[in-house]
Amino acid sequence: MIHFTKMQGAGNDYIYVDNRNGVVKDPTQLSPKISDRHFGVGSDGLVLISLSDKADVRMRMFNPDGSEAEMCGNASRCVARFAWERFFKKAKDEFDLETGAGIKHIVIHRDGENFKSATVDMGAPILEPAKIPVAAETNKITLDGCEFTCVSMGNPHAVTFVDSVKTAPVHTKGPDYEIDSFFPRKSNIEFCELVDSTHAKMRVWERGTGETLACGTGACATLVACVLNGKTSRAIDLELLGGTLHIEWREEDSHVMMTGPAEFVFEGTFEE
Ligand SMILES: N[C@@H](CCC[C@H](N)C(=O)O)C(=O)O
Repeated sequence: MIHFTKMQGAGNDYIYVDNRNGVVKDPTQLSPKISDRHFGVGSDGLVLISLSDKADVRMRMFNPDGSEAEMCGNASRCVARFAWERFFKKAKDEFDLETGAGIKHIVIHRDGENFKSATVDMGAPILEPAKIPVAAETNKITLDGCEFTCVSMGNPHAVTFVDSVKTAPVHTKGPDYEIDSFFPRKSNIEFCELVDSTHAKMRVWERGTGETLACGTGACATLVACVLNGKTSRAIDLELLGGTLHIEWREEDSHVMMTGPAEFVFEGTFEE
């Protein structure tokens, strides 16, 4: 029996397991089963939390197709809240999180004893085509006549601008774009609608998952694409289907800072 905690950040919901005792042996097999919304608990994937010899806490994130993602922005805030309350007992408000995309520094914002939000230093975006990776000369590509700006936030993203997120071809084109031959490790696909210089909307088709209500790394990649294309300022509120994230791309060190919510939903046990 696996004890789990369901959490969500801007509606991007994952099943979190405290795996300090190694209870989950085969996450690639467990994630599809537990994430199934009809035959399992139901989620956008599985996140394992454990101790780290390099940082204060470690997370590994698995998509519902069983693939492991290098990084997950919304999960990093949820893991931060989980560790802040359950491991550190609110004794420290800043700590380091080991992820598949390196160590991320996190700051918890509180109102007395209550959690308000978390800011994650997501590091600098990767724009070199070979490192994103995208099989092209530059990080700008064209698919079906639409221009995409490719950005890695540890995991690969391709962002395009649309007139309206309501009519964006998330389900009709997302699955094909995700596995396009431009993307040797597949890609997350973001559709961004501009509102003004500090406000945009985005819908995402996630690699290994499908459409989700929010994607933290996708939100960061979207802001980077907005700035690179001269569409917004370096700090925006990005409205996603499940909530709003505040994203800033700092000029001084090129790091992207993501601030947003992290909420507990329920606890349970799952028989493998
Ligand atoms: N929702 C996430 C990203 C999860 C991983 C993604 N599907 C991938 O395979 O890269 C986020 O909040 O960043």
